[in-house]
Amino acid sequence: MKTLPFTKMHGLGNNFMVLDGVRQPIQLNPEQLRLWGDWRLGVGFDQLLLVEPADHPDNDFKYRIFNCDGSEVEQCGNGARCFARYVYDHGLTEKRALRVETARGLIRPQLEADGMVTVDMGVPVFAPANLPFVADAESLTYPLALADGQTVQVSIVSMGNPHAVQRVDDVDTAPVSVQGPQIEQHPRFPQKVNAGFLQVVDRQHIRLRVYERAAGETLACGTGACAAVVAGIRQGWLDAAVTVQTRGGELRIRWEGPGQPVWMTGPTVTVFEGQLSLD
Ligand SMILES: N[C@@H](CCC[C@H](N)C(=O)O)C(=O)O
Repeated sequence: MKTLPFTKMHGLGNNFMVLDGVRQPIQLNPEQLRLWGDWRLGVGFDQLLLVEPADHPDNDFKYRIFNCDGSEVEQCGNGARCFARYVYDHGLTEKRALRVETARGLIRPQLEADGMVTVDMGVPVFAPANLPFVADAESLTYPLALADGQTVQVSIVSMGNPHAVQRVDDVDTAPVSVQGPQIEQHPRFPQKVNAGFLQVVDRQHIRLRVYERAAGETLACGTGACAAVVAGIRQGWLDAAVTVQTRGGELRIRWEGPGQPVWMTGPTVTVFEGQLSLD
């Protein structure tokens, strides 16, 4: 029987199937990804993470990310921490600080002595064309008219992948399942978007839920946490270092302002190792 080894991991409940494309070349197709991503018929994951050799000799690895609907995406924050833990624990590197290529530039994960992983997630971008988002001019927030007649005020942030973040009074009662899909598929986001719902607790603490593009609401979204903190800092609600409470646990995010990278620190968990049957 032909098999493929994989590792199941999660970061705050945002769960991943990780494949080693360094020791063996791996070709993936969307149909296969959708099957493996289905927890009834396959392994089940929010995203699949593929570790590959770097293109450039100065870098350590290439990091490719696929949503459970089979689409390839640019960035995944919780995945970046799991990626760093995976390559170290599987003996693909002895380095604890890495330079990793993604579809949208370099990220730099670092394994901390206490088991946490910190990642330099790169510099956030706000230009509408970069998300992409249809707008006449760049602004701090934008009114977004939804299909159900409601209008919400969103900040747009690219962390490599696109995010639309709105402030809500209470994430527990926020209309995530109703508005999430409407925002995700809004025509002003031609490549769709991740929809964040942010509750400010105080200047150093927020609560966050994210309806992820192509994956639905997840227990946590790392890039969503970065985007929400950046949006909150730009609007004067938050300090530079913020703890983000997600449904899956806590992330620490730090951003010193425009032109600076966003730093994310959080945990990783290896759940099990498995063998996929390819026959
Ligand atoms: N879970 C992620 C983001 C994964 C990609 C996202 N669904 C997209 O389509 O952009 C994270 O932790 O950042």
